[in-house]
Amino acid sequence: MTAVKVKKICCIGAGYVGGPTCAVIALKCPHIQVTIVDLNQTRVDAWNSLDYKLPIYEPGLEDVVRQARGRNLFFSTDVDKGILEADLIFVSVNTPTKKTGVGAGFAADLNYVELATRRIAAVATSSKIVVEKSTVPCRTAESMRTILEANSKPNARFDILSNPEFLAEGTAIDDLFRPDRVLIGSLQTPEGVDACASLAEVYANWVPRERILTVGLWSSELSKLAANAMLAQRISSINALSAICEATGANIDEVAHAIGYDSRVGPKFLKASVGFGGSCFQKDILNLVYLSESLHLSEIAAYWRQVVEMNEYQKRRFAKKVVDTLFNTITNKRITVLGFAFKADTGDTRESASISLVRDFLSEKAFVNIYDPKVEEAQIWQDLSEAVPGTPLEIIKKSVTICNDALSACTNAEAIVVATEWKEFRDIDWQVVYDSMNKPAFVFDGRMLLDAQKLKEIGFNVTVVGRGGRP
Ligand SMILES: NC(=O)C1=CN([C@@H]2O[C@H](COP(=O)(O)OP(=O)(O)OC[C@H]3O[C@@H](n4cnc5c(N)ncnc54)[C@H](O)[C@@H]3O)[C@@H](O)[C@H]2O)C=CC1
Ligand SMILES: O=C(O)[C@H]1O[C@H](OP(=O)(O)OP(=O)(O)OC[C@H]2O[C@@H](n3ccc(=O)[nH]c3=O)[C@H](O)[C@@H]2O)[C@H](O)[C@@H](O)[C@@H]1O
Repeated sequence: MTAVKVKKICCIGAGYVGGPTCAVIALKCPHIQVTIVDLNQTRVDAWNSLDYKLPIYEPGLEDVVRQARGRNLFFSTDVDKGILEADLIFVSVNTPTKKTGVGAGFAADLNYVELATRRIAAVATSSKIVVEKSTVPCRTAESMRTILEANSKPNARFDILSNPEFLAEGTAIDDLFRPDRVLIGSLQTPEGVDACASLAEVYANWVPRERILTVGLWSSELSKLAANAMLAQRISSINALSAICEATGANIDEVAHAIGYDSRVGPKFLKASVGFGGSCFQKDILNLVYLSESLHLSEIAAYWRQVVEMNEYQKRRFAKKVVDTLFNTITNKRITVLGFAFKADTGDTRESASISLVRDFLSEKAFVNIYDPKVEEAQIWQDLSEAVPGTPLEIIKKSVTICNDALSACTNAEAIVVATEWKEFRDIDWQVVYDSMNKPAFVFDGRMLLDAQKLKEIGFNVTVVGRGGRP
């Protein structure tokens, strides 16, 4: 056996991962035809839009799509054609947390992965390398192989690889251009090793060989869950320390700097915040919790669950701090929330801490103004109606105003909460903001973004996450 040279790639799922990942493959490998397919017509239309109004905001993405689209990069809803033509197929569909049934609230919903796998088996008439790109529980590749083998047509053989994605939103294009590593898991059979070599060859067009790690299938699947769990654990650890800082007068920035100087710890990912968000950290940890429970490792499950519980605590603690500081009531007061995305440089709001904050403020009967530079208004309404179940959107709209700019969002407010670290919030004319607010004017910086000293000099009452009130 020798490794197949990949000529045509199909990616099933044109979302935050499939879109940018395969657009970059197309850019870097002009000799490979890349077709990204999705069942969602609106999404595909947006990827194909003449004015490049792409379905996701990601710095640098438009430029990549402009260069490759129509050359060797195509977006389509014709899933079957994409499968038929490809030698290698990425499965990059969503794997959300299950909402009902066995494992509800913890386990990954693998329905989309299974449907895509069944479609590949039903349509393929020749051999394919099938690559798990979605984040999945350990040993999912085995279920995929069973489904493919049980339903395959004559002449169609399948090799399954695991190739988890480590990009972070907001820096996806940079992460894809210069990944810390590319991980490929395969069975250690001659066919598995060949398939692994075929995919490695694709990445080697721009990723240095020493950064392409090849491991066993199950290690690869577990490494993805483990990487996210350990990253999230760092944030929960620093956020746990931020509470101690606030109570003692220590400064979390200084503490993080001091710890991070130890080369064994390292300085990255130690920024205290109002709580982590995003579509994956919570989902993947809960997935790990479920996996541990199903392996009868209840202590391990409890250990990882605590990372998520600490995050929930941090979000609640921050909202409570706002209420406590505003003389124990925010009823009928106007609170401005700056930032609704789960981090800067993305329009994604999945699991954003802002959603929990606004929900808590509404439960205290406050009025809330929201401004975010990238999040669509419709998305905010959808998130809020899901966050406050049982309350009709019309009622929510009586208490919430979505604003077009930061300045108007802050006018007549009692307090401002910085929930996302958008750089433009730092550059606001804070004197003008102060003049437009009710007094005393409060700022709660949940991202350590602002120049607190300058704000205090203007007259603001400033609270920063992880900074103590005691001298
Ligand atoms: N969002 C992120 O930054 C990262 C996500 N991941 C993982 O990647 C996977 C995908 O995540 P996202 O791209 O964020 O999800 P997404 O929800 O943005 O995109 C998934 C897409 O798959 C499509 N789809 C679902 N079933 C399909 C089918 N049978 N045929 C064709 N299209 C189908 C959906 O219509 C949707 O457009 C998840 O497992 C996630 O955990 C991994 C690393 C980073
Ligand atoms: O599997 C995934 O989906 C991805 O999840 C994260 O990426 P992402 O969620 O896009 O963004 P991060 O930069 O990790 O930020 C996650 C959350 O943690 C918060 N955060 C991050 C770092 C930090 O020091 N402090 C902190 O509060 C961010 O504000 C954000 O709310 C991982 O960083 C990626 O490697 C992974 O591929």
